[in-house]
Amino acid sequence: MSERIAIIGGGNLGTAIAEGLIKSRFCKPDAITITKRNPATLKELEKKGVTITADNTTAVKQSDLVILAVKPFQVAAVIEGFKKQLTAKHTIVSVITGVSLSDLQEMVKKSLPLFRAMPNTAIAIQESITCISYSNATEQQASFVVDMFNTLGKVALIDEKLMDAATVLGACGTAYAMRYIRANIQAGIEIGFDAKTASLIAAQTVKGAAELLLKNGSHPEQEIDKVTTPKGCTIVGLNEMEHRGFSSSLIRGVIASYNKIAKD
Ligand SMILES: NC(=O)C1=CN([C@@H]2O[C@H](COP(=O)(O)OP(=O)(O)OC[C@H]3O[C@@H](n4cnc5c(N)ncnc54)[C@H](OP(=O)(O)O)[C@@H]3O)[C@@H](O)[C@H]2O)C=CC1
Ligand SMILES: O=C(O)[C@@H]1CCC=N1
Repeated sequence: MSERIAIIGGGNLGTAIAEGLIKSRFCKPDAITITKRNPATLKELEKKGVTITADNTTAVKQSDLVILAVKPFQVAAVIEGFKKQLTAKHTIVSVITGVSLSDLQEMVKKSLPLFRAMPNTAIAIQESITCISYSNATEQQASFVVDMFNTLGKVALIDEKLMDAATVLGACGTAYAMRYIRANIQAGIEIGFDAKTASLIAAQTVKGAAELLLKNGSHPEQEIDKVTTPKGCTIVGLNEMEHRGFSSSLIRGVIASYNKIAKD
């Protein structure tokens, strides 16, 4: 493809997107420009052939697809800074939490295809789930953006009103899964493994469990039934976790996170 991509905001997610784009060969590294005020931290991407700069205006001018990956409170000023460079060739993709398509439309003030995409950091290794909604885009423009995120993992097209929920489940979810894995590693060390082996076992076990659901299309409880030998050790462990509020604490955490987005 010949489109040039500008990633405005080369932080945790912006760099993960750049890494994923390079790995997937969706585009050549020299078709990507990534910006931040202090671009010195982007040297690794520069070594791979990506253009790094603090100049949003030139990055936008020289691109067709603009991915906004700054923090929510920064977006209005950032768009204001490059707004004059936006022309009919541009498509805007925002991965910013809590900023709606209509907010973006007000900031951009031009009739351009606008996308909200909610990926997670596994986009760096093409294993994201990216929830997408959009406005003002043709079928061709939409399929270009969807194809791009499909090369970076899986895509769910969703109603925009579910975007905050998608943020919590899909994007924050990476951190929640990591904490679950970390707790397993801590427990694994207590019952005898060195940290490295405990980490391998915990991570591969979670990966295998997720793959069972994705490949079999089954419900978690069906897979649990296959593991819980009657009178065995799994059910004893699971029930103790539930007595201690395992599912309840996860549900409450997800809802607290969701309420935080609504409050901001
Ligand atoms: N991290 C995640 O897993 C996810 C994050 N998001 C959303 O993505 C966005 C980015 O999050 P995250 O990457 O974690 O945040 P970071 O703080 O890591 O990244 C934001 C980046 O924006 C840069 N920046 C700030 N001002 C400007 C500017 N004027 N021009 C260009 N770049 C600028 C900052 O660098 P500098 O200070 O050098 O300018 C920083 O590197 C947020 O809106 C977040 O809600 C969504 C899904 C997942
Ligand atoms: O913590 C945050 O606000 C961002 C949104 C999703 C993941 N990180």
